[in-house]
Amino acid sequence: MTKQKVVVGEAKSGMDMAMTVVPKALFTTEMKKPPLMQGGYITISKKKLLHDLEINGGTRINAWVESMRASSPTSHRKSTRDQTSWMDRHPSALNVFDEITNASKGKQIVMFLDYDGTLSPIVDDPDRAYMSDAMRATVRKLAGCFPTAIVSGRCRDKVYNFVKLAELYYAGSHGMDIKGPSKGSKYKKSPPSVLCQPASEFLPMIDEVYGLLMEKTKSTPGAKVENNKFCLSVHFRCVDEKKWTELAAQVRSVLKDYPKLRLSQGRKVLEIRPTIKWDKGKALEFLLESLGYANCTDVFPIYIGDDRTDEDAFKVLRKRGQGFGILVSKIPKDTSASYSLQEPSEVMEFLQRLVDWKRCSLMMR
Ligand SMILES: O=P(O)(O)OC[C@H]1O[C@H](O[C@H]2O[C@H](CO)[C@@H](O)[C@H](O)[C@H]2O)[C@H](O)[C@@H](O)[C@@H]1O
Repeated sequence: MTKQKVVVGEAKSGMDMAMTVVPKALFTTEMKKPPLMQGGYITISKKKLLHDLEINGGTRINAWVESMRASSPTSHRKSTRDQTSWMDRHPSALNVFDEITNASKGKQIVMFLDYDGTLSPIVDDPDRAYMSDAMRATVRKLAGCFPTAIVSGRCRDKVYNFVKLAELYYAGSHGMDIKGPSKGSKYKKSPPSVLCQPASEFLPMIDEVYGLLMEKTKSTPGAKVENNKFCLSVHFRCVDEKKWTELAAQVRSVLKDYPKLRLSQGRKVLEIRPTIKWDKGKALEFLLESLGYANCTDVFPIYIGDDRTDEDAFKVLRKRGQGFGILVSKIPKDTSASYSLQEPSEVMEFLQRLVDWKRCSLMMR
């Protein structure tokens, strides 16, 4: 197995996020009106950004590339003061562990875990984003204590092949493909069944666009198109920055003919998905409902994720006033999560502490 370069501290810009963050150094005269200053960041309103990044009609490719650049690790040097104030607002879930478990007392914890950047470190080759055996063992123990779901942008089969735990719920394609445990867990004993595929009518379109993007981007060295069944990813992690404009133009030239698809951005990846009102937040709500906790006040969902798309789930938890989100990040980011963890190794430590706490509380009964 080739050793993968693990990526640390990386920003992410979101083309479809409410406020996106662009490093000051990247602010160019392309952006006519001066954006608002917030701490060490420049923020651009959603309206402006959506206008700039609109796929159809008059889109400025430079805006896409600005957004792609904003996810470059070198472009985000935060002052210690920024970091400290961000950590005050989003303390480490490890440091406030007792606070978290106290808040969950008398309630059923339900765990939601993103995959890339949360359970596995970010690496150059998406096909080699393996999780460690230690992480797998910890997630297995976790699923023995609480209902547990993996919620990923990847297609469900692919994320299952990385995680390999049949007792979990899986929500692939950014939550657009949900399936319950295929192996009896104490939370689900019925036979395997596909629970939810709200974008199935888009399958032929996604396949078609996948073929077109493969063809269009093959001249850009390092570009990789990933078929995630109900959505697509165009990776630019291994594309020379000088070629990003070319890649953005290639992607736009395909998407302009597909108004029912939308584009967002993750970690060095352009993500393409149907415009339906479904996201990781909706998947979380669907799973809670499937587990019988739709209108319960005694449920305590914990969602851990690093991706811009995880913000939809963090927002749902804030709105419900139940449980909380934990953002995995080494650097300050706009987030609706309550707490933070720096990297997958800290996620593993947090999950293990939850397992130990649960086992200990069962013994003390
Ligand atoms: O929701 P997630 O499970 O976090 O999936 C989001 C994307 O994750 C993967 O890409 C990211 O991880 C790769 C491997 O570490 C990395 O090479 C890439 O740069 C990252 O963006 C996955 O390959 C994508 O399809 C998902 O959309």
